[in-house]
Amino acid sequence: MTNPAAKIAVLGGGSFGTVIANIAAQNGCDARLWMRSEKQLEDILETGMNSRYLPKYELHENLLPTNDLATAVHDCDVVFVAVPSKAFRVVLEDALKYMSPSAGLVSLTKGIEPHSFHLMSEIMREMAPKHPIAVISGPNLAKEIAQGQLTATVVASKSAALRHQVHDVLGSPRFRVYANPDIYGVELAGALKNIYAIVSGMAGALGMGENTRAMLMTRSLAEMSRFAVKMGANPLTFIGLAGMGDLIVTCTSPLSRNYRVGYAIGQGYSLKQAVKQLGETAEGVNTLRMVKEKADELGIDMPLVNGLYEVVHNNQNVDLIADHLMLGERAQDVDFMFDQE
Ligand SMILES: NC(=O)c1ccc[n+]([C@@H]2O[C@H](COP(=O)([O-])OP(=O)(O)OC[C@H]3O[C@@H](n4cnc5c(N)ncnc54)[C@H](O)[C@@H]3O)[C@@H](O)[C@H]2O)c1
Ligand SMILES: O=P(O)(O)OC[C@H](O)CO
Repeated sequence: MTNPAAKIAVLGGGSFGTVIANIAAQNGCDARLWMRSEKQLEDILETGMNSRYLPKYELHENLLPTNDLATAVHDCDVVFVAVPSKAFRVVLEDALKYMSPSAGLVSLTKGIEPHSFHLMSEIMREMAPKHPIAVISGPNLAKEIAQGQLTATVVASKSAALRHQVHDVLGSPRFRVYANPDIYGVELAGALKNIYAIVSGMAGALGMGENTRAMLMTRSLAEMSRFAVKMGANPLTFIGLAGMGDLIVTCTSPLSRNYRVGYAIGQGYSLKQAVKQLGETAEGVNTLRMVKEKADELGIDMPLVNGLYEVVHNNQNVDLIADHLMLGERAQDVDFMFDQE
């Protein structure tokens, strides 16, 4: 299955970028990991580990860490991008200067671009219209992948050749790659679930019961699917790994950074304090703002988003989320995943 000749690069030396680059290296690829921080590069070259993000996780000898973008992407068959959504466009713009025109581009990022409401596939399509593109999303906590826990992910692309290439580069007995042609749905699911992980973290901090947490996750899925349908995604994607799978892991695991932000707010910290003490990317904070704006614009009923927004951005008491969910006025209270007209 593995293609030992594949040359790949991963842009972004955080936890997910590191683990994905290392899987490719373990699979025999010529893998490069680009990071902007010189200090981090020195640490990796010295210790063979990316200790800031994944302490004790040994990097394979096939993996070349670098902070030279041209060296990283030169002659690559596939370039994976794993920087936060706010940096995606600028990093891609630089990388394209040095990439082979036929290289596949794959986003690992789960977020929405501020202001434009573009998902990463839309940015890639706009900036690199001739390159085959794909996105990867699913229940993929980097720290668990690093521990060798059995994990599945989803690659979505219109290009069957790129889906197969990604499967060859990343698939292994511990990391299963499933395919889905619904690019927009797969990446929208990955971005939206981060919002609900924040709510779930708050529920955890407040000691809410399992009935409550089951209700929260299920109504989160309904709310995500309702939004997705209005945005043109396939709602069936939301009951697969990239939707329900990722929602479950991010809403239940303290390894999720979005969950941890919610937990800290539930303990009484401000959003600013919660994000600062995390020190890593929690995409849900910005995604919340953008989805709230879009839902208001399109008239989509999203009680959890509305309640969380008031708590996080308008300093309202956390009880307001429960009020929105339990007492909010609805045209009808139906237990459907999305409107069935
Ligand atoms: N960590 C996970 O478990 C995981 C799993 C799946 C997807 N993701 C997604 O992957 C993306 C990256 O997350 P992560 O967990 O690796 O984040 P992280 O916080 O661990 O690391 C982010 C990395 O991006 C770098 N970076 C930030 N701005 C940059 C810029 N302008 N130029 C160059 N580098 C820049 C940082 O220095 C850091 O190395 C996010 O969208 C996240 O949602 C993360
Ligand atoms: O740590 P989080 O909250 O960014 O979640 C990581 C992954 O998206 C889980 O699939």
